[in-house]
Amino acid sequence: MIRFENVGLRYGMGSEILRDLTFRIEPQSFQFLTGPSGAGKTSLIRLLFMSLRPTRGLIRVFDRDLSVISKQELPELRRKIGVVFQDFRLLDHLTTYENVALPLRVIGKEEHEYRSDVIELLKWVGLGDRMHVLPPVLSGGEKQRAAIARALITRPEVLLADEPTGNVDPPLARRLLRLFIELNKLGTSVVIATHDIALLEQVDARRMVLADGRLQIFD
Ligand SMILES: Nc1ncnc2c1ncn2[C@@H]1O[C@H](COP(=O)(O)OP(=O)(O)OP(=O)(O)O)[C@@H](O)[C@H]1O
Repeated sequence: MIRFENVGLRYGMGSEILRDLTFRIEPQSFQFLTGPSGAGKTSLIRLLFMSLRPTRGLIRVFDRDLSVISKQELPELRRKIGVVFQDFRLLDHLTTYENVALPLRVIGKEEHEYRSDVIELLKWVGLGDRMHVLPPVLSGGEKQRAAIARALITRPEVLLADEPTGNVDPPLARRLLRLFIELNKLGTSVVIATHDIALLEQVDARRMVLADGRLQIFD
């Protein structure tokens, strides 16, 4: 589904922050991406989302070689990927409900087709009573949950989540983890970048550990 071979990444003229990364994200798999702060987790998530290009090596996404994918083709490929960024990236002029519904509107769905799904998912993430407010009045944890709901609403083939439980308390983190596990059971491959040890301990999943630019995988 996604394949990296000898991938390296450097920013500008600096030294490589990711070196010789070789791994696959298999269909329907579940993995944590972990490692110390600054190890390159966010950079790796951006490579997986194709918002950053590697400085060397091969990346294949959905059987396509990233180096020959044009900018015009990217939006269509990215639609198969749900992503939760650390900074949420919600649109401040749209309500929580509208933010979550946006990926469906973009692909041409009508409101009557998705309304109940959006409401159900918002209730699941505990935002049933925050649906009609704008992101600036949401707390950090509420914004995070809205970003998660937006990433999940299209049932993507791959979900990438960067510290998705960083702003919520432990019971809610467990609930969100259950949501990711359910999504995985329905067929989505899940990659969760986290330093939250408590979260890691709750699932017996593959661990991808970044340190000193290198990746070690524990299946
Ligand atoms: N746009 C950028 N330009 C230059 N250097 C960058 C850029 N983004 C990240 N870096 C550097 O690359 C390294 C890896 O950063 P990254 O954010 O990927 O790590 P991380 O593991 O996600 O960290 P954290 O857990 O603290 O979020 C860091 O040394 C960081 O300073």
